[in-house]
Amino acid sequence: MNITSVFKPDLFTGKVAIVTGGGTGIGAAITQELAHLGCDVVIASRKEQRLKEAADQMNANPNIKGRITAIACNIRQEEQVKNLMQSVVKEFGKIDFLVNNGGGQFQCPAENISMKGWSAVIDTNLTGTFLCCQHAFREWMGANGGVIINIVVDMWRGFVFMSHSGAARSAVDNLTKTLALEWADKGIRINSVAPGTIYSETAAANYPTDVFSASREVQPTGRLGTPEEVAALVCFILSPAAAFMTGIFASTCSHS
Ligand SMILES: CCCCCCC/C=C/C(=O)SCCNC(=O)CCNC(=O)[C@H](O)C(C)(C)COP(=O)(O)OP(=O)(O)OC[C@H]1O[C@@H](n2cnc3c(N)ncnc32)[C@H](O)[C@@H]1OP(=O)(O)O
Ligand SMILES: NC(=O)C1=CN([C@@H]2O[C@H](COP(=O)(O)OP(=O)(O)OC[C@H]3O[C@@H](n4cnc5c(N)ncnc54)[C@H](OP(=O)(O)O)[C@@H]3O)[C@@H](O)[C@H]2O)C=CC1
Repeated sequence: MNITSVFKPDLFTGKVAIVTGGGTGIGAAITQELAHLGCDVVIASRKEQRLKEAADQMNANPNIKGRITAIACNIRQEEQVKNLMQSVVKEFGKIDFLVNNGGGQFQCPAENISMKGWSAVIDTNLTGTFLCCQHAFREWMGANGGVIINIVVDMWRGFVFMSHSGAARSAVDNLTKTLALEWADKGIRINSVAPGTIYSETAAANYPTDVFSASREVQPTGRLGTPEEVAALVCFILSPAAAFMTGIFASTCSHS
């Protein structure tokens, strides 16, 4: 993966971040950029072996200054989320940043979505994000402050064949705004970020091949985005350059 940092090299030295879904796609790019800027990063998701291999691979990159650690966690399971936050505080002493990137959905016309499928998507993207925010607050940020970014999708004009995810992500954006107000006096900033359509091998594996090429046509840029471009926006919002920014929705691209 190429690293095209626009920030000064030691911006996040001494900081500790948790990136859910940090072993693949956009999450891996965020993790690498943070570690490149000196941050220690804990990546967390369900598939432990793939997660550990990703951490090993990223730690072998000589451009990385922070340490990357893998902790298995299904964000749908409250006990696992609690364990993640407690383990990070025990091992690293704090949680400066939380990037709720883990998530996804499947394509299906609304009338055909099964109850189990609906619940899986809502539990992952909405409840999982809520649990991570809540337990990061309880274990560290409520007393010490921090910065949270919730990765959503560009769902403002609907999310065709992904109604479950559109509804969940829209709810996450509103949750973000509420938590920004509730937690501002605790020194916590929280914003949501929607990637434009971003190609990665793992993302593409979940969709028919024409979904990404069709999406290219409606991008104002005329091309798909890269995981690194999302990582740059995330790092900006985590950085002191965005110290006055909270409760905001930001996107790397908008469909035309
Ligand atoms: C112009 C717009 C263009 C948009 C372009 C694309 C934009 C891309 C956006 C992205 O988000 S890319 C990221 C892609 N990555 C992922 O989506 C990965 C994560 N996704 C998942 O893990 C699953 O989709 C999940 C459902 C969110 C996770 O649930 P779980 O691990 O519990 O899954 P399963 O056990 O596999 O399924 C549970 C349940 O869900 C139903 N279901 C799952 N897949 C489908 C499907 N393809 N079609 C219909 N229904 C599905 C089903 O009821 C499953 O239960 P069972 O039937 O298996 O018992
Ligand atoms: N690519 C794109 O065009 C866009 C992506 N997004 C969003 O960006 C985020 C990253 O997607 P992207 O990198 O593209 O795709 P990936 O499929 O590579 O990433 C999804 C990640 O989420 C993790 N994950 C899924 N479910 C859970 C769970 N229950 N608990 C913990 N981790 C979980 C997966 O790991 P594991 O399987 O090990 O749990 C995986 O690492 C997702 O939320 C996605 O919906 C939004 C808009 C557009």
